[in-house]
Amino acid sequence: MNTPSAANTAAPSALTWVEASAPAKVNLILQCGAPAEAGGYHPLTTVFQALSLRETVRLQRRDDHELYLTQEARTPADEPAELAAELSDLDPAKHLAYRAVKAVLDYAGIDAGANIHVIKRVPVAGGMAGGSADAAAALLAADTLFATGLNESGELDVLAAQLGADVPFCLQGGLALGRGRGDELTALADGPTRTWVMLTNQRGLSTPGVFAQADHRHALGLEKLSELVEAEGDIAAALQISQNYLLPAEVPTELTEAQSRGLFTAENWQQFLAVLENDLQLPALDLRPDLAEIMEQAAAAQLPDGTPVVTKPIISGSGPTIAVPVQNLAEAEAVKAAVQGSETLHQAIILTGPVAGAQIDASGE
Ligand SMILES: C[C@@](CO)(OP(=O)(O)O)[C@H](O)COP(=O)(O)OP(=O)(O)OC[C@H]1O[C@@H](n2ccc(N)nc2=O)[C@H](O)[C@@H]1O
Ligand SMILES: Nc1ncnc2c1ncn2[C@@H]1O[C@H](COP(=O)(O)OP(=O)(O)O)[C@@H](O)[C@H]1O
Repeated sequence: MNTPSAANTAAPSALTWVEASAPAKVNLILQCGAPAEAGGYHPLTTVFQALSLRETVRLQRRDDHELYLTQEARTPADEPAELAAELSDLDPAKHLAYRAVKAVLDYAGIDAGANIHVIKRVPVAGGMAGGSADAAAALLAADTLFATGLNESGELDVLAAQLGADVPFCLQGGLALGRGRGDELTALADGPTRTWVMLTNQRGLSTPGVFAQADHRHALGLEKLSELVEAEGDIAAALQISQNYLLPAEVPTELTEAQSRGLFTAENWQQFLAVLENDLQLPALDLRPDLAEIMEQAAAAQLPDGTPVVTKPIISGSGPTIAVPVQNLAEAEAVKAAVQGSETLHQAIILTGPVAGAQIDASGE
C-alpha cells in the first residue's frame, strides 16, 4: 500500500495539458531464479536496453474530478493502426496509464480530474514493456501537470515499482542492470548504439504464463535429475538438465567481466552476441514452438551477395517478440527478407537503443 503524503505542498502548476513519452525495451541479459515461494515473483538479474519505439500519454486537466481514458494505436511509422482487442476490452481502471495517474493523485493527496489519451505503438503483450511504458509516461505526465514533486524526490520510482516490475526501467531508460524483480536498477553507461530488428507476432504471450512455464520446467528438471541418479547417469547429462531446466535459488547479481566487455566493446560483435541470453526463452518456446522457425530463418539471413549476417536472435523478455541484433541497415533489411512469409510474424521493426527514458515532449497553459 502507498503511504500518501500528508498534503500536497508543491506549488500548483499553471499547465492545463502535458504530453509525455516513454520507451519500449529489450532484455540483453535475463537470468531468472526460482521464486522463494510457489507462485511468487522470480529473482532476476537483467540488463535492459531502452528502444527507439515510444508510447505517448497526453494528460489534460478536467474541471470535474473524473479520470477519463481514451486510446489509439499507431504503427511504428506513426500511421493509424487498429487497437488490440485486448486493450479496447480492458476495464479502464486496469489500464496501466490510468492506474499510474490515479497512483500519483492518490499518493500526492490531490483531488483532481484528467483526460488521459494514450497513443500505443508498442505491440501488446509482446515482451517489449508497452504497458509499462504507458505507466511510466503517465507517471511523469501526472507529476508534471499536477506539480507533485514526486519525480524530484524519487518517490515516483516507488510508485513505478508498485505498478509493475518493468515500469521503473521505462521511467529511467538508457541501459541498466535490474535486480530483485527487475525493478532495482543500476544505470549502466550507454555503450555503443545497437540496431535491432524486432520481429513482432500476431499473438501475444502472457508474462505470468511464461514464468509459470519456467517453474514447470524446473519441476520437470528435478524429476529428470532424480531419474538420472537412479539410472547412474553421467555428470555431462546432469549438467545439461541443470542448464536447460533448473532455475537457481539465487541468480548472480553482478555482471561478469565477460558480460561487461560484451556490452561495452563496440568493436567486437562476437563478444556482444555471446553475452545475449534469456532464461525465459525456452519456456516461451515451449508455449510457442512456432517462434523457433522464425528465429532460425532470421539466424540464416544473408546479404544480397550471399554473405551471411552474423547474428543471434533472442526472445525479447517473456516474448513472443524476437529481437535480432544487426550491425547495419543492410543487415536489417536482409533479416526482414529472411523472415518474410512466416505465418505468425506481424511486423519487422528496425529500432535502435539505448534511448532516453520517460520525458515530457510538449505542454501548454
Ligand atoms: C519478463 C519481463 C522482463 O523484463 O518483461 P516482459 O516480457 O513482461 O516485458 C518482466 O520481468 C516482467 O515485468 P512486468 O510485465 O512489468 O511484470 P509485472 O506486471 O510486475 O508482473 C506480471 C507477472 O509476472 C510474474 N513475474 C514478473 C516479474 C518477476 N520478476 N517475476 C515474476 O514471476 C508474476 O507472475 C507477475 O504477477
Ligand atoms: N496500457 C497497457 N498496455 C498494454 N497492456 C496493458 C496495459 N494496461 C494493462 N495491460 C495488460 O498488461 C498485459 C501485458 O502488457 P504489455 O506491457 O503490453 O506486455 P509485456 O508485459 O509482454 O511487455 C496485457 O496483456 C494487458 O492485459
